[in-house]
Amino acid sequence: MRKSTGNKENKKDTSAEASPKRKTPESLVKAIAKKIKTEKSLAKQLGDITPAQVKRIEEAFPVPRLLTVGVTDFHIRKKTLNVDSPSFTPATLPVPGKTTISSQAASAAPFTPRGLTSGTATPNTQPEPQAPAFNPAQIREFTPQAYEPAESVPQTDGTASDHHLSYDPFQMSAVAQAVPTTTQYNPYLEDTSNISNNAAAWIQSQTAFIAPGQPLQYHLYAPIGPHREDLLAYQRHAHDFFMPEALREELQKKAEATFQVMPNSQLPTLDNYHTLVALDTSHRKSAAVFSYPSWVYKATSIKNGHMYTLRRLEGYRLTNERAIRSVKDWRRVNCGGVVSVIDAFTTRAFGDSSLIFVTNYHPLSKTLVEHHFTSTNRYGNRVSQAVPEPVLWSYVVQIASAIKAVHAASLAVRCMDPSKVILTDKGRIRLNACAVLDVVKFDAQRPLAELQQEDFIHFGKLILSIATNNLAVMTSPTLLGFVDQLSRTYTAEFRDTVVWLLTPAQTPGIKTVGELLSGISTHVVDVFDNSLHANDTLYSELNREVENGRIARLLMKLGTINERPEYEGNPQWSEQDGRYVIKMFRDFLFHQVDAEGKPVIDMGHIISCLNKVDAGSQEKITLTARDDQNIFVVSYNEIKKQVNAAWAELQKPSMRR
Ligand SMILES: Nc1ncnc2c1ncn2[C@@H]1O[C@H](COP(=O)(O)OP(=O)(O)OP(=O)(O)O)[C@@H](O)[C@H]1O
Repeated sequence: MRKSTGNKENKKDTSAEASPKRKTPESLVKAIAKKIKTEKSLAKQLGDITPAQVKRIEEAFPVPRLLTVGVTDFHIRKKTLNVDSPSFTPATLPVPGKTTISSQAASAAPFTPRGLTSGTATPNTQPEPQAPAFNPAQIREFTPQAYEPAESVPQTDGTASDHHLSYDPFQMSAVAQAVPTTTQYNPYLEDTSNISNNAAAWIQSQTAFIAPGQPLQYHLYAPIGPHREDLLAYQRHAHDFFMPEALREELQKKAEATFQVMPNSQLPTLDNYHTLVALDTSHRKSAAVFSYPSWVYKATSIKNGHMYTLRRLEGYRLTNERAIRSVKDWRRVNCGGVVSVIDAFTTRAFGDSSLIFVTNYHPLSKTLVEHHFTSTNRYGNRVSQAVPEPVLWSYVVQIASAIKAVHAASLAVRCMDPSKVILTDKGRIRLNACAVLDVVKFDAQRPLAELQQEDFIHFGKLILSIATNNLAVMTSPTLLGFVDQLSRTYTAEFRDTVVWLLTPAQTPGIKTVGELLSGISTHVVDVFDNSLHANDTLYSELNREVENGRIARLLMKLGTINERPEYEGNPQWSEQDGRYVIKMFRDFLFHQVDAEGKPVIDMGHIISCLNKVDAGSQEKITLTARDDQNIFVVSYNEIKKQVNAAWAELQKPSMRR
């Protein structure tokens, strides 16, 4: 705001300065030159003005200063002509002492400048051809054209004039040239008074664009879509500045779940984990998957305070030390589709011999059974609603990617039950409880290749059970009937993929994940694209939150300063000196009232003011004391300085100690 005012003032100054010279012969000559330049496009030839022509001009307009300064000065000073200049009407030109144009002027040769070559015109001894008479009355009204930046012209003091710089403002090299090299330009410097006048002028003059290296306008927000169409360009909703409610709620619920504790919990504290919270949603435990009933807890690590998931296999007795060491191999698997395995140990803390697997904790996750099989049929079995095919393809691609990572680490998933695949986000699944069967079934010592081939069959059964809404698929000896059901709801391609997964490899051949992925490549691309969209959405949400940290920091400073009961034994500290302005700013920020004295609750006002203070904007505001006895007109930048000064004062070590 202030900048624009400053510009107006500058413009005003320039025209005011030019005003007394408008009616002088100098102005007249400049007007003629400008006209000739613009109308005949002969700027390039300005330097070729011959002494004879100079003489004729001198005769027509006997102004000694103009001719002694020379053509260079003449060219520089043409900028004083602007849109405010009066039209050129020589007949009525009221020049003091020279109210009419001399008869010499009427008979002078036409003025045909020929390009600017040097600061002074060199005499030309060549005889001039006879030229037609110069008749100023024939010159049409002077209409200034748009200002075109000319080449840099040397000033009389030898320095280049900034006004004529022709550079691309968006190139750093150009900016570097424009800023004086003697003073290092610091865009984050609050006080620019120590920058040389030239540099300060340069900074202030750059209002039309933001070139690299200039101070950032921190109080401005980049309008990132999608946009509301029913708002005007400058209008914003308060919630435009914050993340959507649904996302905020989800994140807060996850945080709440992470910190949830069970008062009066009977669960024990383990050597390295405390504050156990049961995650199981039912008391019924089957040993179908691991051959042991398993319980899942959230726990806090004593070592680092992070939350982990503990899976306890009840009643497990470790007979072979090597069995539990096999878990180490799972730490190498770093894949977004697999819940990371951290550790495994045995404990008697639960009153039995238990095997504990430590994995990463994903708050509020659900198993695929909990997510899809939400209702029970008349036989009491869980059934699901029909799952859309794109969702199933997404599962296929995610699990294929997880299997690829596991197989690449020379391991096999082994456990791919719908109750052991968790949904950690919308459409985002992870293979859970990996490594458990490696320990529990260690003694069987089955070859890795065989286990990896078996993974494809487990994979096929998992997808088939979700697609057919039937968990019996996992244990049924015959799958043909279930596969036939697929044709009713899903495409042939989906059915063929499931059949491929369920069909054992023909001896001696083997199936690979690469083979599967190339077969379903179009769906891999679809899932990848969806993932990119989700990423973009989150990135744009993140962008909104960037500014919030700055606002919170400023609010913390204001809260620390305002209403401070005393400082260094001075109970008036928070109301003295610059703190008084901060106090009034607090009222301006939060305690605005309307004409009837009712509170004006406008979060946009609060956010905008805080951002302007944080950015140190030069915009000025009027602060009124509560008793209406004092009124201050201060800029946001001055408030910022006061806040920082008070904050620094509070931070310095006590003088009394
Ligand atoms: N790593 C994890 N992070 C967060 N929650 C998890 C994690 N692993 C499992 N859970 C949650 O713990 C609960 C119990 O998981 P579990 O694997 O025991 O499933 P289940 O349905 O109880 O299976 P089962 O009947 O075989 O015990 C589920 O709600 C699951 O979402």
